Amino acid sequence: MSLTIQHAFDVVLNVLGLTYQRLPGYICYRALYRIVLWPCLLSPLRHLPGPPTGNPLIGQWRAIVHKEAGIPQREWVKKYGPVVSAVGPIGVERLIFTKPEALHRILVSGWLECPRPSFLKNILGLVAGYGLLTVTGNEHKQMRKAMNPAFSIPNLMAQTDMYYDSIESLIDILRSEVNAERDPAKGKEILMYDWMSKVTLDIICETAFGYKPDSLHNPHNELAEAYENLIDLQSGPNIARFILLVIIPGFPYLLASQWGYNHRHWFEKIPILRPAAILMDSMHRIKTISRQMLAEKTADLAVAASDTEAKRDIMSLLVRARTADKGEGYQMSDTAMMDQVLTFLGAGHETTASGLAWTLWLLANDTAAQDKLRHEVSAILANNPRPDYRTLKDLQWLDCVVMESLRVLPPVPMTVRKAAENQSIDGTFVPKGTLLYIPIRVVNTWKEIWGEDAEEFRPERWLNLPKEYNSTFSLLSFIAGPHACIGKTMAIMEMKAILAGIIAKFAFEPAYVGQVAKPTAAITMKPADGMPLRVRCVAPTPVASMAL
Ligand code: HEM
Repeated sequence: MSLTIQHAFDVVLNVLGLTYQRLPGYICYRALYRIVLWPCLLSPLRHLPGPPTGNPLIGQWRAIVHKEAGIPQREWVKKYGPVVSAVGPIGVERLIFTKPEALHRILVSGWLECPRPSFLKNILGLVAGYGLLTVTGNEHKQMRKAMNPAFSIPNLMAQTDMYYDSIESLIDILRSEVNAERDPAKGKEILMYDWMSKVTLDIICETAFGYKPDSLHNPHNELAEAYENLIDLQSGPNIARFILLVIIPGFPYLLASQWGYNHRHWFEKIPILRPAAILMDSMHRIKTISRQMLAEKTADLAVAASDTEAKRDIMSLLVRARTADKGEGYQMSDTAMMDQVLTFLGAGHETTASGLAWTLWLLANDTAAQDKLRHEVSAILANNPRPDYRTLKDLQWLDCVVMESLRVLPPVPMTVRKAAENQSIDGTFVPKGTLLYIPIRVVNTWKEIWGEDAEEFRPERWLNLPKEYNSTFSLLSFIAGPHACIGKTMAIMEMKAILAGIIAKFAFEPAYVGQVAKPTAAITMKPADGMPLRVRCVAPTPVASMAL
């Protein structure tokens, strides 16, 4: 074994034209070149405006990971303009483009030359499955084509009713929490993110797989628990350790392998590798459940007598489409189908929960907007407690509130791409290997588009959009182009149904004087403190006042 490694090493040295004696010098030279010579003296990007490199080993890393997600980048754009160059750890350059022309090139016309970088694909693959979020090019086109019908408007319309059992359970739980207080009129401080996370998990499981974890009543449900552990890896001190692990070449494959799972107890013994053991255990549990779900869907298909009897959840639709296709078109394998379970959970659950928690926070701080929303939704819910897709879509103020919340506090504040080759982006030469920020929060609150009050929550702006507004590139919360969020309409509808239900029954206020929002700096931006809010039950609005 050691002879083979020695031999492989000799071959590598030979290819590099090196000897053992020259190896340390070569490593020093490469490090010096990467960290100092290239970014400071040679790179064509060194003349672009941007923050100073600072410590050459870590560059702007501290600002990027320790400050609120998207905020350092917003400050740079304010200071240096619409194209910013910033150096990260070990001299890796990253560019920020904010103009629609540049974003069109990166996300739409040149999407194949600007793929997701492999470290992002590795993180996403491990926590959100090797599905749509990790594939590119032709494989992505085929997979997306196979999945699009499941996210079509007719299917979403048919699914809306599936939200309401969970929403009604949530309302009952919140009401009993408040009523259990000695003085219910004063309300109760409740961690709203936690409840938003449970209700969205129950809804995504039901709409995506027809599975009912009922995490609202049963926090120890196996899937809910396994997934919770996976999420914890992406926040707090774990995120840095997690990134360090996935950038080690070959490590993501080890983590995803059966061998890794069988030997996970080795990893538990070493503190730095402990997140790897948790990850392998959670993934194994989720995979076991998804295998059972797939087997059930396939069996259901054999017994469903008619189309109307057939299940409407996304996985059932995918299984039916695969069978109907009779092997003529693109066939999603069983493994790919199981990976979608993790993708829907990873991409569709925490994002929607964070979007809802931020909306409640913004409404808690804007009583007028909250009262207006309660007035609008109560009038509808009084006659129809389970509004359908069209009714929810037509609620104008609800739409303004949701869009404005997704604009100022986007659940995904930033994503990244990598220049796969030398190219020109909106007149700027971008060398191969440069990281490209997709600055979602920066663009969403850019004063050049949204005006001087761009950073403020003002739902009424959606009634009269600024003339600079571009429907594709001014609100990037779901990004744009072939990789744009496939679940956008589903997420918006789900947020609307949940908000309408709870705003009609409860009033929300900050939990204490001086409370500030505490967004995490992770892949998704969720409230680090679980979003405590004071919740009070509201009396039903008299029918006469609704008619006004
Ligand atoms: C408020 C809620 C949501 C937000 C803010 C959001 C945001 C995003 C963003 C920014 C991306 C692009 C990521 C990147 O390319 O780096 C994305 C992709 C994706 N999202 Fe969402 N998402 C939400 C809800 C959902 C839901 C409910 C689902 C599915 C059930 C979903 C499924 C996906 C998938 C599969 C992709 C990958 C698309 C592709 O590459 O073709 N998302 N989402």
